[in-house]
Amino acid sequence: MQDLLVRALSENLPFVIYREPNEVTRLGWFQIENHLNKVTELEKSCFVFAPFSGEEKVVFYPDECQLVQDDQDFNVDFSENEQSLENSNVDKSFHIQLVSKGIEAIKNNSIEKVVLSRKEEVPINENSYEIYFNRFLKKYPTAFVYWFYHPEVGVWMGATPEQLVKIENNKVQTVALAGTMVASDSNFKDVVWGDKEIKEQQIVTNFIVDALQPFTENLQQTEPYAFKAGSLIHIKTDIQAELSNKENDFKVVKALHPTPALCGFPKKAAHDFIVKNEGYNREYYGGYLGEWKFNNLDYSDNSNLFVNLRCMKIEKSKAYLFLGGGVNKDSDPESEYYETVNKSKTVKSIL
Ligand SMILES: C=C(O[C@@H]1C=C(C(=O)O)C=C[C@H]1O)C(=O)O
Repeated sequence: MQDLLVRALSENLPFVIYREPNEVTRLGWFQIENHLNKVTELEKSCFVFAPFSGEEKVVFYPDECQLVQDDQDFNVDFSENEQSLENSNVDKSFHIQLVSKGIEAIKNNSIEKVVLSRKEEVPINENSYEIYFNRFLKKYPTAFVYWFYHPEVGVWMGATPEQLVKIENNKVQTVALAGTMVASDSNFKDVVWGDKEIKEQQIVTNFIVDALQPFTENLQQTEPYAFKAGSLIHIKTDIQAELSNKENDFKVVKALHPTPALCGFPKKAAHDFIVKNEGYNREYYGGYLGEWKFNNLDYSDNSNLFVNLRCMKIEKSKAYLFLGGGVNKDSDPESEYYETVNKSKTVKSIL
């Protein structure tokens, strides 16, 4: 893996390295040439990197890549990481106004929930990308950790706690993840959630159940439970069902993405609100990524996709963090801002 990485970095060749939750093995796809494949439908086996808009997805095809895996343990130095949590460049008042606007739209009945985000610039060391990636791997063993590069797309890296969908032998598994609290020292499973968090997560669960319904049968779901992601906890419901027809796998992805965990409800109205009001382009934040009809470096019918959050885009010595949270009628704009500050910790603690 290391020699391929060194070569890709020095020759600006596209690659992705990733590690699935609770696994040790890092998998790498190193594209042999530097062309860009973009598709609208997912048909063939690939690694997909889809934007929030869901439209043109970047894909790597296995027959155009060198595929490798690496199981070796490694040490990583955390000593020089000291990013401050509150960055003086952040326009706090813009985010507070944005959330206030969202609450107003909800009170006017045009939307029920909207996920509003901001982009924050943080100075980094241009020579330390690999160190950052290794810190992500060590610090977030239960996350899907990735490092993606394409010369026409840029460098993206993250540690996401959220599955979009896993499809395995006709079984579809997904999660409804929403509601955020900072984990305290006491047992996180005993936390008491507020009405605002319970409602915003229930919207995600209801949406997913409805979205799966036309394509699946025998749907089952767990009770909502507290789930730890780094220093945060979220409410999570596990949902699974059986595909009524194998051909429906991509239809399921289209129906799910973007869920109200990253966009809002109803989908179209929330999406329009985001595009009109956030004031920046999310690009691949809130999109999804992972193996499509491919499993652990082999052709397969199985797919395993994750939502792209707790992530950053890197440009030379700058990292851009993407930080969002769900807003509903009970939201408080200032608390929503501090929720994004808490979410920034996931990435800042490895920089
Ligand atoms: C939007 C983000 O996270 C999502 C929104 C959450 C919330 O609204 O509480 C919680 C988990 C994620 O589904 C993000 O981290 O940027």
